[in-house]
Amino acid sequence: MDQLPIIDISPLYSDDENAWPAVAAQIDLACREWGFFYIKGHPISPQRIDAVLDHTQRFFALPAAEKLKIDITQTRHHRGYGAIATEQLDPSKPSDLKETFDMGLHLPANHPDVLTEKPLRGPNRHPAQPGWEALMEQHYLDMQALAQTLLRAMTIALDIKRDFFDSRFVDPVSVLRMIHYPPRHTASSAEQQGAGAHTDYGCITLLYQDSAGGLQVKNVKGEWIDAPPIDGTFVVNLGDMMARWSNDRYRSTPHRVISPRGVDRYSMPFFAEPHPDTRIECLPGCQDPQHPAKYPTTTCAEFLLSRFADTYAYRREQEAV
Ligand SMILES: O=C(O)CCC(=O)C(=O)O
Ligand SMILES: [Fe+2]
Repeated sequence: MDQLPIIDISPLYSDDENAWPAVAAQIDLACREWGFFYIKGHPISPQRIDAVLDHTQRFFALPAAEKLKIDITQTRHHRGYGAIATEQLDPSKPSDLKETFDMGLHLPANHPDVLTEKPLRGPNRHPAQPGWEALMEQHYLDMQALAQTLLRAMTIALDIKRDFFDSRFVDPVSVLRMIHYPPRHTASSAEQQGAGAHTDYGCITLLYQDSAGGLQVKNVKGEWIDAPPIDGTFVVNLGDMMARWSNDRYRSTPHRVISPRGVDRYSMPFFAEPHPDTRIECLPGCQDPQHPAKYPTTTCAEFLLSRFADTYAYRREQEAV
């Protein structure tokens, strides 16, 4: 148990549905044993990744005042730039040594969810960088489609309808995030991690990481093992909402980022989440008389908001007013 599985998902893109179950079985096993795996054979091109990464690096290189024009702490719907130490993923450690950009499904100002100030709903706040907005909006949609392909494969092992997740991931509250981890220069900053140990909140996360390394995953024995960069792959992991939805058939596994010394690190997680009103109640394929549902029903929005409040001091203050 010291190496994460690597799953070739290209058969999921074949028209021959007979090719799917073998991949679905590998995904199901990885979700049960690890809650973490790599995928290769996905349709996101290396050119796309290069373009997104190039924009990301140029954005984070801007002066702070420029980036803070889209300060995430000034929004109620969690979009824009998060300066270093905005997040504290591990409450026993100092705040995270990273800066972030978050975007979601773009809803115009006159959309009913925006007019009624539904949490997590709103327009994106993009930097003025030419070419950024069109590229990132397209990338968001393509990552959402990839996540739904994996979810569709999961329905095979879960023995639920093929469109079970598709019908719940309409107008999702998924988040595409870019992260810059500055280098860790001194021994004194060793305590301050790039990203403190945490589990993800939502359903399924698809992570691109550059070549710097530093991601670590806790295995079932409680040991931290490296999840090194592998060209052309995404690291996929499940979050707390999926663990709960699946009655703990699937694992939401702790992970962290140790910032490398002397180099910058860039990563791009896509957190795939359903429509905010989706009822998160034990999946039909995950309960039987021997394994009754363990958790009360909640909704996607209710669950995510309670987890956000744990991580962001500014959100706790907003909730309090
Ligand atoms: O940057 C990484 O490699 C991981 C980031 C992460 O775990 C997160 O943002 O939830
Ligand atoms: Fe994470």
